[in-house]
Amino acid sequence: MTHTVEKIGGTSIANTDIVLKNVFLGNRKDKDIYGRAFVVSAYAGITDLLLEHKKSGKPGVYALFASAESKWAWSDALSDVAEAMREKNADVFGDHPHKEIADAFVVERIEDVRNCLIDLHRLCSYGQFRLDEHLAAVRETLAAMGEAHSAHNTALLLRQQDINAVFVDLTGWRDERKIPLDTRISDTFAKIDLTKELPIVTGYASCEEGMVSRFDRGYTEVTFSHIAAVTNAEKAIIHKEFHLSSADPKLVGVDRVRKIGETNYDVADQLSNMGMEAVHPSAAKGLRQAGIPLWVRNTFDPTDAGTVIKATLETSSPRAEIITGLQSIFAMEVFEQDMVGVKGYDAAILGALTRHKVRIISKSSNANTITHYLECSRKALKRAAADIEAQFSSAEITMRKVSIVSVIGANLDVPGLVTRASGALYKEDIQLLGLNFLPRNTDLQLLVADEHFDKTIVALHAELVEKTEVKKTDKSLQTAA
Ligand SMILES: Nc1ncnc2c1ncn2[C@@H]1O[C@H](COP(=O)(O)OP(=O)(O)O)[C@@H](O)[C@H]1O
Ligand SMILES: N[C@@H](CC(=O)OP(=O)(O)O)C(=O)O
Repeated sequence: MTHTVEKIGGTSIANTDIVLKNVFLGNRKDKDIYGRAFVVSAYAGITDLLLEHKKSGKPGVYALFASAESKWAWSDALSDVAEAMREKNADVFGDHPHKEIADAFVVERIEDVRNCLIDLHRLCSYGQFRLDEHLAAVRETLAAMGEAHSAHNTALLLRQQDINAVFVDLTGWRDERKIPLDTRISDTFAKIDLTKELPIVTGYASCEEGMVSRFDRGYTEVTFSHIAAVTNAEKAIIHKEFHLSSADPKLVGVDRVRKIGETNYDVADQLSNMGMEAVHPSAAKGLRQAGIPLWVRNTFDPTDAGTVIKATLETSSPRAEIITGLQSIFAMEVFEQDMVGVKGYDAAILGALTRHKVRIISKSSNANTITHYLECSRKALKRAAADIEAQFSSAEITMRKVSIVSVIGANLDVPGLVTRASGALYKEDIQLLGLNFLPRNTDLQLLVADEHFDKTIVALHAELVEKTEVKKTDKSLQTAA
């Protein structure tokens, strides 16, 4: 029997009624309910409370535990998480007896973690044990609770509908084995009969290097892609808050953006590089290598098949598909008059950036200047710059905060693209600080000041996407609504 592996994001899974109606049930009856494995994220906002807020950086339990400032603030924050989880349980189960089971599950996991953290705190007060050596494990343990909670609840909820849903806990809770991710997945799935059971799997999966350490936030998609590859799924499906769109619907407007419809992994890679929450980079890579098509569907629009991302795309007429970008990145310019004609500068700069774990988004160079566009903390940037200065004493290094906006498409061979893009910015009084366009024709990158980020996306979308008519024969870029 063929099966699908499907991921439900935090915003979608938090809308319990909709997700039940549109994703789990739909018009399915009896055996059609099965043949699917679901991987779920924590309810929206819960991981932010457990670790730190994804956007604002507001400290959660982890960040409070890691900072020495207020000794027990983390414990109060953990109680707040328990409260938020119980509130969610009340919202999901009302006064159904399952509410008690769900609350008991929360109490057990939270108190287990609290005891473990108290012990660790005590141990480290002796001096021989260093807290910072254990912080990565603390971060993993806390993150895991979010997905355990939502997966456990979802399985309970489906059982109320007479569906044989099973809670599949990949978090490694009370499991002393240290095994690779794929082994954990294959061992677990060997015991599941997909024809009769509907697995609801935790999006957090225990693995050797740590899910959050290795893949960072959004790790659920990595678990999902590994499950799809290991179990040889026919399709992988991500259920999201919006269709995969020509720009962020929240920024440009739901009625102005278009659904992508069909694209390839080349485009998905560019999106991931821009940090767009569309698809986790490691997830896209795993699925592409396994030859599994990835569908991105809108939870709130169940009759629409969504967007398919394939390894290859046969016909693609030239057009801009997506406008996206990254705000507050750093442009690091290394200027050195003696660089002309001399090799080795580039390799040395790269070495320093790698040593200080700085993420490179893009780069450009000329005879005597190499500029890297970087995503990192100011601290890491300063260390990398000092490292480069130590190697090239006469180099001038300048750093400034900028935004990068990228026009992405499988085939960007659009006549006058650069003129139209820069013209659109000129009309809006947006100064263009830099431009990068490679012969590969998949993305055009524009550098602007941070305060012009939103305005740039809106202007480029209006000029390059909204003004382009979509041919009836083109499956992609239809209006999302
Ligand atoms: N091109 C785009 N298409 C769709 N959503 C986008 C796009 N760019 C940014 N987003 C944003 O990505 C966010 C994450 O959405 P989603 O993945 O559904 O959340 P989650 O997986 O956490 O439930 C949305 O709130 C949306 O504003
Ligand atoms: N809940 C985790 C993992 C995740 O993948 O979430 P989402 O699918 O909602 O982006 C996070 O917030 O990072």
